[in-house]
Amino acid sequence: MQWLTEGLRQVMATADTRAPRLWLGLALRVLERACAMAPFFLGFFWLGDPASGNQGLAQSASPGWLAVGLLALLMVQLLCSHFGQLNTFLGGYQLMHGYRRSLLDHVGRLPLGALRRERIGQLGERLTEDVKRIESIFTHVLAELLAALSVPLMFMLVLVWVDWRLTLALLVTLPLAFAMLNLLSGFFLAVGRRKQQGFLEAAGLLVEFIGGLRTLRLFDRAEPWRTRLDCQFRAIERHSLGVEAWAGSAIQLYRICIDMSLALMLAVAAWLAATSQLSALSWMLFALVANRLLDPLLDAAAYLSELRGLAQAQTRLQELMQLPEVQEPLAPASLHGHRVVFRNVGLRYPGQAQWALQGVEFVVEEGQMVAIVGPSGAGKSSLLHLLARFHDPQQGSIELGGVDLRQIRLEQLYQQSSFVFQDVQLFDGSVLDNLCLAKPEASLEEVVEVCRQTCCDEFIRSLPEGYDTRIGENGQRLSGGERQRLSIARALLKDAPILLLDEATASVDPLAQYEIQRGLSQLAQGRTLIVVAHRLGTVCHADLILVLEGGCVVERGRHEQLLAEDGLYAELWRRQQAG
Ligand SMILES: Nc1ncnc2c1ncn2[C@@H]1O[C@H](COP(=O)(O)OP(=O)(O)OP(=O)(O)O)[C@@H](O)[C@H]1O
Repeated sequence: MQWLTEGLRQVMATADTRAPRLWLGLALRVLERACAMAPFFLGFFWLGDPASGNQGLAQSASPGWLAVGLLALLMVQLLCSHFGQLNTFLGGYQLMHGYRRSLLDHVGRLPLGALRRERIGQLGERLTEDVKRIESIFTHVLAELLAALSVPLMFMLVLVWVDWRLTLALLVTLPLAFAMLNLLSGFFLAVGRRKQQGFLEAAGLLVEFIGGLRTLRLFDRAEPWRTRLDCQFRAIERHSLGVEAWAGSAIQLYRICIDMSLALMLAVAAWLAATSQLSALSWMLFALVANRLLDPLLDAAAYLSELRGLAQAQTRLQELMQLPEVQEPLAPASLHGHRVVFRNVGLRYPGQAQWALQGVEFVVEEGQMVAIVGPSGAGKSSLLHLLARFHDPQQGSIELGGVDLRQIRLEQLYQQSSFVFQDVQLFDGSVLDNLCLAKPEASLEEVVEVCRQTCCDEFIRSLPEGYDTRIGENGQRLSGGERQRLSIARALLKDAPILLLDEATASVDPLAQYEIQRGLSQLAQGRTLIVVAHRLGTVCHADLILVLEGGCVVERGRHEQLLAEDGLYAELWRRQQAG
């Protein structure tokens, strides 16, 4: 049972709420069950049984008191049931609200690079289905389990006092029943884990399948993917049957043990009665309550399987909680300008033998434009991702305004810088909503002005509802070039002193590219600009061009200087001019 207490403890430690109503609710539910059982014992003590030393309350109190006692028990039971359920639900949902909030806070503080490694479908499944599984434990199962275990134990003590021999007969097979249940639930747990893994795999595959359906269809690969999914669904079916089989057989064996204990109690009672050692009243009490005490234990056995599910879900969420968060200082740093300095920076992605970047050193003075060029896979995007703290470098350091990036709060860093990445992210809202994400307080005139300068205004006005047109999930109702122009406009609207652009104009036609470039040059005046570019023509006026190859800076200088050196840059330039 340590896995259970540990799982519950972890959920409560993770949640940022304490939910005392849950504990009150659980206590009331236990009391409710005890009240349901108590009338049998009240009747027994009322009537009295001289054989077991019980004189009987009926001797000294009027029958009216029995009626009052029974009525009081009924009332307490009803009240406990109502307030117990109310508080368990309220407390349970409150606790889970806190748990969800903590999980989301944690995911929000994960390095963006770590999030990109997660399969979106699996992450979504964990954050929704696993959390729902844990929630049902707190709101429904825990109270039942506590009552099912504690109430029989409480009354068993009374039964021991009434007749220890019958109680022993009733309990003797229980250890065997629990041992078997424990053994079988080990197998059950393993199949359950495989089933859940199957669900996670299927969720990951499904999201990728739906997201990539266009590509898969165009390459005529949709069918093999459907076959993969079908295999996954078949595996889930197989594991689900396994879960049912193990859970079913565990419960059946448990039930047989319990039935054996009833038969044993009957045999012991027969022997005691034959030797005149058992009073009719004691026997009646045992006959009435034996099943009522053992059945909840059977229910508890069934809940145990659900609780195993909690343990598995909690383990998966705990793994997520253990991913290291971005380390941030508590107080904002005081930056001295916006000079960017890379000092001997080295980056190696987790699980990779090769360094993606090595020994990278350069300085970008405030207000300068620096271009990063080089062949595909040279490390250009990685360098920009370091500035956005997707990852931290394993070697060297990066400074902004004289402060190490790790000593700057993310909030502060993102206030100082604006990013346009290769993979544009837009949201299912209006064009205006998407633009104002960068600056919620921006006026419409301000937005329109930036859009004009980044060649967006014309196409936005041609949309059915202009700036109020909804653009669909990730802007799917727009063309690639339009999406990219919107993301540039959004970055510029933010009006941050540092602009980081990764292939910003890659999917824009040459004419629009020229126009955007012109707009960018105007808007970028006075800002520090770091641009990753494939088309060298867009950056030949940069103050500094860094040429990357194999993760290292192999050349640096201005356009003319690099052409004169006749190295990799000159070769790339010649190729592009010829093509
Ligand atoms: N998340 C990641 N995990 C592991 N390796 C990565 C990851 N991202 C990039 N890499 C590797 O790091 C190297 C540099 O990649 P990067 O994307 O920075 O190159 P790039 O110069 O921007 O390429 P391109 O011009 O094609 O976009 C490549 O070998 C790439 O395979």
